[in-house]
Amino acid sequence: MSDVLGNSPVSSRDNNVVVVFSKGVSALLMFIATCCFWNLYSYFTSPLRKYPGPFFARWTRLWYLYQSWTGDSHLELYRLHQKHGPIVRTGPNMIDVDLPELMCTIFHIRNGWPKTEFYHGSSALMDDGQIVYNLFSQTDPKKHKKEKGPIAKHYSTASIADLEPHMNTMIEMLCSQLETRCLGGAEAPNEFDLSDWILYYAWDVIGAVTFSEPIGYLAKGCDFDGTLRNAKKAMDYFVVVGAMPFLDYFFDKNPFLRMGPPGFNTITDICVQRLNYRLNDWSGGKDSGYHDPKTPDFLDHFIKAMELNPDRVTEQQIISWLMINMIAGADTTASTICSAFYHSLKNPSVWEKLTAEILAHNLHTPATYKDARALPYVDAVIREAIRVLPGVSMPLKRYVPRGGVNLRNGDYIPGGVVIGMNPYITNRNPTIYGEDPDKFRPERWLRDEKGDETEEAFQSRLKDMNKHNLSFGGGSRVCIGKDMALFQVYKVLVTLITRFKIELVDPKQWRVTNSWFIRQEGLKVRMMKRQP
Ligand code: HEM
Repeated sequence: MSDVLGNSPVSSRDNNVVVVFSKGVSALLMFIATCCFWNLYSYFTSPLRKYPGPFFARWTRLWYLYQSWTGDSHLELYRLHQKHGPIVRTGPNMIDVDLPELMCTIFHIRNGWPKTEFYHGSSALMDDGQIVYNLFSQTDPKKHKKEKGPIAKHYSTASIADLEPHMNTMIEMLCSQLETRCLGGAEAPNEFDLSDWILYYAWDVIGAVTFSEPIGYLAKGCDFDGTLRNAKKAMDYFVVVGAMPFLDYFFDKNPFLRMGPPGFNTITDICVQRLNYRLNDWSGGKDSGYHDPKTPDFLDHFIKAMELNPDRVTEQQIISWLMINMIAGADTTASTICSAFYHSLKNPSVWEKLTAEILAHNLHTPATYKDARALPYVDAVIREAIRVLPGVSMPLKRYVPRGGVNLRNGDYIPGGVVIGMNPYITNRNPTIYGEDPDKFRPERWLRDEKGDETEEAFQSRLKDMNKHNLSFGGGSRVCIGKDMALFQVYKVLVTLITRFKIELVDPKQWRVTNSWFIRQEGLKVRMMKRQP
């Protein structure tokens, strides 16, 4: 009730509200003050304080998160390295380094430094509310070894050679689809985006070698089940939450309200279905595709691994292996093939030499890997395409182990600091790759005969370039699918050039997005069948 002056008497309930409110405000102010103090304290005492880098990166990982989101993070990082030198501060507890001498230590074959939680977000499987880490995202070295052990040999050059018939079937299908859907006559040649078809090819090859069944993108000529679109979204998500891994628990792995990317449901379904068919009744006609037990695929190998190691290999482990083949193997390979086509087409003298070498050999197509690999200029073009635009162009992040590390310049970096090395940056180190690292110049992989380079000097230069090439990672965490990727790249490049005349329509339409993997779009070409 109001008093005579119209003022409301203040009730004890109102009093309580005021007290609670002011306590809340004080707590909030205390919290903010503590954060500010902690930030200032960390800033001034950080062992990374002396390293240059963007102002915001010193204070918060949000700077890195934002860069990851832009799709151009490799360009920004390269700009920063050119401005500041080999060590750039990219986060409160993180530096990015371009120090070739440190590569073998970080990516050591036995004592490689541990991966950070950055990789955890890329785990697409959940079991009983628990994240199932895969071969790529597993950060515990012991568990990683246990997971890799039973299958590593199936990714060796010799084992991949056994899978060539699967790849040949897909190359034939790619060529016949290009002929019927994309090629115009001599008078009115069609323009189309070759990067779409390369992506369909790469995903179908992975399906073919993994369970003898392409997913169907080549046959249908489109992303008919939305997996490729979803994969793009998932990769965009993985790379952003990787900057602040706890966000993944809030968005994707949130058991109450999932707000993450669409996920790989179609891929998971295919993997589960294929495994069930094969385990339960593979001779009863349920196993579709062209599976022939005489030409084993990865699924055959994985099931065998389970039979040999029943205590170590579960069905869930097989699903995880199958999925990592699909998720890690297709986009990266497609990107490398596109890079080889784009960069050589854009440089007419390179394209001329490449075509001349391939046509001079008049190879039977689909070209065998052995034949394609033996062509020196083809080899140089592919190495250079991988160098200038590696399929993974984000920093490979590792923790400095306990005890820290002494750098060659005398600096000491304590244990627990995150060090990133980005293949896009390290592949441009002029002390390793020459003074023109931004230029697409396949000749750098060949002996400079005009310049009187001796064979011995060339071999030493080549060894140095290969030793410091991080495009497939290194040491115990080196890419398990490297050979599989290379088989596909060499075979398809040589086969397409043997069968078709190809012209780049407009280089300006080519776009690169740095997601978890490098994505290329807009490789607009005209193609015509070569006369037999
Ligand atoms: C040109 C194509 C490819 C590129 C550029 C590429 C690049 C890489 C890189 C840089 C890493 C190391 C990541 C790190 O240490 O942080 C890696 C690891 C890995 N890659 Fe690839 N990759 C390619 C193709 C493939 C294929 C075809 C597969 C599967 C069939 C595959 C499966 C994997 C797996 C499972 C790992 C983790 C290996 C481990 O930690 O033991 N990759 N890849």
